[in-house]
Amino acid sequence: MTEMVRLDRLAKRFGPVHAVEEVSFTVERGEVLGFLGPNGAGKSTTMRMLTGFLAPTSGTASVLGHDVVEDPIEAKRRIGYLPEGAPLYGDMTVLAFLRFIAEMRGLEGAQGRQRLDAAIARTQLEEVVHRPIETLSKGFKRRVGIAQAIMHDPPVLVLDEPTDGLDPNQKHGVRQLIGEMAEDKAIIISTHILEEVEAICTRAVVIARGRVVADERPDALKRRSRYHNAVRLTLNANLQPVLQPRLMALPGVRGVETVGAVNGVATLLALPEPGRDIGHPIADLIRESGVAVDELVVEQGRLDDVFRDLTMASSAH
Ligand SMILES: Nc1ncnc2c1ncn2[C@@H]1O[C@H](COP(=O)(O)OP(=O)(O)OP(=O)(O)O)[C@@H](O)[C@H]1O
Repeated sequence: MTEMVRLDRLAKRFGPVHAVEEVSFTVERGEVLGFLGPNGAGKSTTMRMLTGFLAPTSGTASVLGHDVVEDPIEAKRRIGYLPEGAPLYGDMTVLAFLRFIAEMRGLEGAQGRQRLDAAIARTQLEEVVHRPIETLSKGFKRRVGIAQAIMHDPPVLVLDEPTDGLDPNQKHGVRQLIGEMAEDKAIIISTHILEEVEAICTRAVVIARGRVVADERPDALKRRSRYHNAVRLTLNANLQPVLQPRLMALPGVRGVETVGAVNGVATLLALPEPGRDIGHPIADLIRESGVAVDELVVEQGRLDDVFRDLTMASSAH
């Protein structure tokens, strides 16, 4: 494992506002780190400090060992940044804009052309290179933003809400691109879209009120959910009164919720006591009782539920 990014007790105050209180984490090569938190938690401020756009009040950030304050040019060489909303020069064509970025990065001659072509190919912008940026769809504009971030082939990418405002197909395209680039880079994406974390992140760092409240793999985070190992059953609503009391009487079952009853079909959710496996006992009960159940699913857990618990708990302080 190669450590690519290190944040050590990074903090930022704007006058009386403690935007970031204390954030520490490291990111290794190959990781896609989802940086999560409610609005105003300090995600953008943290990313702006890491990318050298904002000076920290205290603490340090470094990229492949280069401190972003002490050694800003070397740190910036190793980082590509897609700012929130990806501001672009709208009246320039895609090609003119990306050429300008390549020049700014000091990429010239054959190497410059090769990097330009690679960035365009990677983000699949070939068909729109001669169009003014302002005439593009949001999905294409975002890809132009990503193309400028990867122009110098940086080992670290910082993407602030890369799929925000995109339609489902565009979201899918951008996520796929991030996944493809992840292998030899360290990628940090901020998002409040939890399905995104499940889809592409290998790790999730959750912040609330400027502090890290969780740093785990997404599946581990999901296991903290009260719905982890819950059993969802759908059956004819007439059979609910037969099955429900028996479910509630099973050892390990903490409670049974009715999720819905639509068109004569009831959906029940049996919740386990912490650490209990109730899937097998419930399957046995159904077999023995002979009650016809249409579907039985053991839930993995729900990130939205965990996210709410983590971020609400800390805002109560
Ligand atoms: N330049 C600034 N001056 C004063 N306060 C600021 C400034 N930038 C951010 N803040 C405040 O710092 C806090 C953290 O903001 P930040 O934009 O980092 O949050 P965020 O987690 O990125 O939120 P969002 O999800 O809404 O983008 C907020 O309370 C915000 O109002």
